[in-house]
Amino acid sequence: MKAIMIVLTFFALWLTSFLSTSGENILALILILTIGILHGSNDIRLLLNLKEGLRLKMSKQQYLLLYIAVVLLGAICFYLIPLVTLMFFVGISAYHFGEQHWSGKLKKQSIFFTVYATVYGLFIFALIFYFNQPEVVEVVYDLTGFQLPTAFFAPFLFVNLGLLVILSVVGYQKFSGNFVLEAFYLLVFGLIFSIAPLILGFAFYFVIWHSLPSLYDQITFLYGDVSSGSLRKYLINSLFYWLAALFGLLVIYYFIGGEDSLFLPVLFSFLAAITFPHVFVIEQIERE
Ligand SMILES: CC1=C(/C=C/C(C)=C/C=C/C(C)=C/C=O)C(C)(C)CCC1
Repeated sequence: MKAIMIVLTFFALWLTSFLSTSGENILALILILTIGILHGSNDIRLLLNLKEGLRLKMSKQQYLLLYIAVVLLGAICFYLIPLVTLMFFVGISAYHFGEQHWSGKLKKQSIFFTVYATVYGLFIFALIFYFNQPEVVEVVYDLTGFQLPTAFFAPFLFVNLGLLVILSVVGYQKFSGNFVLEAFYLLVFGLIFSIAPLILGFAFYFVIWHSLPSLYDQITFLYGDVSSGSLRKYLINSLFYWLAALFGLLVIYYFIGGEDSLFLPVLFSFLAAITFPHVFVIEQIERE
């Protein structure tokens, strides 16, 4: 799987050398709105499939209402306390990316796992931010009104790198992964983020390194294997939620007047709102 992901990453990077800036933006959007959103479109079914002990005693409709309530709550928080919500969003996204990457390679359900996964994810974000500073400053400003100082980026990167190295050394016996390979993946990520513009670099990581493996895990969890049959079932089951999410994004974009400069902030705040419940769902299935 990882070998396929490396090949896909280099193929994607090669492809971008033929694209104009708008072509790159369109490719990023297509990736995020198709595979990216899809990997969160089956959350209700995942919740319904949890084992008795982990499941809340709720019907599909109740789950759906709760899910929508959490999304709305996230959106309201973003509106009322944007900077705090953004930091929270980056924090739980970091954990979520790290959890996906390290599950199976590091013993779960321990504080060490939670801390390590979060620091790993923060390091990935620090790499994205470091190589795209002007764009990140702009998006953060549009989202929160806060002017991120450029002096933030290098320390954020090196503090997280330092923590990652220290934690890897301290917890060495807990890992079953190969650190040389892990360092190589990080180099590849750094390469992507330094070559591709912000939205495309993020899209490559989010889709190839997070959404595709997560889809694989979810399909295995739901149907026992990954085959054309189980993939078809997954797609049919997620179609409604996927279309609803896209429709929601379109409506929001329409209401803010379809302004180009607001597209990235809207896209990221939309991603944030739907990420909050999704992280909780995946955490539950990982427990199982
Ligand atoms: C890249 C980026 C940001 C963070 C994006 C995040 C945190 C995305 C997380 C997505 C997830 C976890 C999706 C669900 O699976 C900011 C801070 C908005 C600033 C601009 C660049």
